[in-house]
Amino acid sequence: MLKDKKITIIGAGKMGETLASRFLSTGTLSRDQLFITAKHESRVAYFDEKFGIKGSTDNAAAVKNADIILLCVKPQIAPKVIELIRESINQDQLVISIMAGYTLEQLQKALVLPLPVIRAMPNTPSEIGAGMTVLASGNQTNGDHIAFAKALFDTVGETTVLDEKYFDAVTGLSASGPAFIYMVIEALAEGGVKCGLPRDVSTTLVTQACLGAARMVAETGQHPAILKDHVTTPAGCTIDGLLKLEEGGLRVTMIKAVDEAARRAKELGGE
Ligand SMILES: NC(=O)C1=CN([C@@H]2O[C@H](COP(=O)(O)OP(=O)(O)OC[C@H]3O[C@@H](n4cnc5c(N)ncnc54)[C@H](O)[C@@H]3O)[C@@H](O)[C@H]2O)C=CC1
Ligand SMILES: O=C(O)[C@@H]1CCC=N1
Repeated sequence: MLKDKKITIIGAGKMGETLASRFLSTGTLSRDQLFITAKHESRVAYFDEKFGIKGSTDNAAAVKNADIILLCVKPQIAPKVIELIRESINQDQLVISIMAGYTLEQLQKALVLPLPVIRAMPNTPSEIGAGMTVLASGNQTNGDHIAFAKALFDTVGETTVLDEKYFDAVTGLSASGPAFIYMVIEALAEGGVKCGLPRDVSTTLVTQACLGAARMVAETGQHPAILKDHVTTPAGCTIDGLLKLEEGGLRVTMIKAVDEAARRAKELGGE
């Protein structure tokens, strides 16, 4: 489906690199189908050296021959960057934005011409094909546009389509979420170290516990509370650990973390 499609990544930072490297490593796209832009020449040179992907600091020129334009700059500079490229884009092209908080309406207004636009919210585990991407499409898109976006993001993990009204929540949970989990993994590993485990062993054990627990939720379909109960032997040790988590307000803290990240995501679009 993506054969012969040319894709320009505008703003090849952390996420742009994550996506580009996975598109290449899965054979979804060849390096000749990709083009990137960056603020600095050094970043353009880095992409050429590491991936053989050509690029430029000239955003307007970079979008001209693209079939799909993937906007990966920060939402705070979206108006400036879109102003630079909008006159070089036409209705045969598809614009996909991964910017947090920047709505389809804002994107459509900034582009001025009624162009097909899609919002995508991926996350960093995309690097290893374990990502989650949520898609929402604007009113100028057709089935082909959505199929292109899905084909592209299917290569970096799971993909689902949702109403755009959920996007700030999706951002706070699915896009920011890996950072929250890394902190949990780091903290639990410290717990193992506190109990005398070598750090590498501790990190391996907690990583496998997280992978196993996540797979149990995904594959058994059971509620996490039921699965937690199965671990918790009456008068055993787990309940003592759970008591400490409750005392520390783990659940309240986690809920507030997602809520706060979602609030900030919404704010980002207006800066
Ligand atoms: N990092 C993440 O986990 C996720 C990030 N996003 C979104 O992806 C976007 C990028 O985020 P990151 O990659 O984390 O940030 P980043 O700061 O690593 O990447 C942004 C890139 O844009 C470049 N840039 C700045 N001005 C430019 C210009 N005028 N022309 C071309 N390039 C320019 C910067 O040099 C930088 O390399 C943001 O909109 C963010 O909301 C979405 C989902 C997950
Ligand atoms: O922290 C951020 O703003 C970006 C968007 C979601 C994940 N990372």
